[in-house]
Amino acid sequence: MTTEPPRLSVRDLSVRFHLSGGRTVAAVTGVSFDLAPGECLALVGESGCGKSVLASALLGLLPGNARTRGTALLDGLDLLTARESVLAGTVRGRRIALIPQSPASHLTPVRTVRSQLEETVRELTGLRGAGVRPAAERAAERAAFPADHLDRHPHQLSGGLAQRAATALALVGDAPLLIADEPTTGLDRDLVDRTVGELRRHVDAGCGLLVITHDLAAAERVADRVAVMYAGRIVELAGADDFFGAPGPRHPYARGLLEALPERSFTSIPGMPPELDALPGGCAFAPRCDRATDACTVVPALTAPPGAPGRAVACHHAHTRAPETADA
Ligand SMILES: Nc1ncnc2c1ncn2[C@@H]1O[C@H](COP(=O)(O)OP(=O)(O)OP(=O)(O)O)[C@@H](O)[C@H]1O
Repeated sequence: MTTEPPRLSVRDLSVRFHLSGGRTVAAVTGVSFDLAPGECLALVGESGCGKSVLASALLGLLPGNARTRGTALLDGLDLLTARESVLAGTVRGRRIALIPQSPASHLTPVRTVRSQLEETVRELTGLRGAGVRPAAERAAERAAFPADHLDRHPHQLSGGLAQRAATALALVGDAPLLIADEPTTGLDRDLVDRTVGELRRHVDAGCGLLVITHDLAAAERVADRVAVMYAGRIVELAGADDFFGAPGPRHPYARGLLEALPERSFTSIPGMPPELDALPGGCAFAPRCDRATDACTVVPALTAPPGAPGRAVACHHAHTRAPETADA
């Protein structure tokens, strides 16, 4: 893990979607975290908990019915209040690159990978003429996209190669911050391994990486720190070694997510997450939690538990011991 000052510093970020009929979706609530150069933070949680909305907020890609609050400073620039011309001209692709959730739909179907890479090189680097082709080929190489497939169209690529093509496009601008949204979804184990290895190489080369995933096994392989989201809030932030090893997660939801893995006890968490337009008062996990008491009618703050440096948990009844010895 790195000790450099954060590259991205998010404080109290909330996103609300205003729907017709006066309904409001609380997609992200009070999220705070830092990300340093050369560090990977994995943002994990069940589908619909707000992970992708958080990424869209950082990229200035929220739809018109969204309202944000808080700050998200990228090397001093507040991404939440920056003008669209600044985000489009200096941030997206240049200072933050997105490896998208569905690479196939991110690629233009009627053009070869080479032509899309070359266009991105011209747009993001200003290179012209003879320098464009080798720059596109270098980006492909860095994403382990095979040179002999560069003249193919997206429909001629496997899922894994489409993923690499999208990664190559993301790498063209040499952005110091990468956001990878579900980079391993739909890939077989072998490709998950390769994708994770490639992402980690970028981190080790100094990139900050925010990986959004519900694949905890992939998160374990790539992340330095883990942030667990539930119903739009971060409920636990921990170093990956502490989280996946001993003492393990402290929040009952985070612990349940880990225990649901086939290689652990393979026990799913009972119940369903709440609808984000009808959140219960108090702790949103309480209806599914076997530790819930009257105290949980008050939303718990994300605070550092005693004796656990580098960790923050939002629970009135956080676990304190290793999973093997934890009290019921
Ligand atoms: N434009 C929108 N208008 C209203 N609600 C939205 C909009 N976009 C997203 N949401 C809602 O925001 C919530 C969070 O969605 P988000 O896509 O961030 O979840 P996620 O954790 O990334 O899940 P997944 O892994 O399935 O993508 C969901 O309840 C979703 O329905």
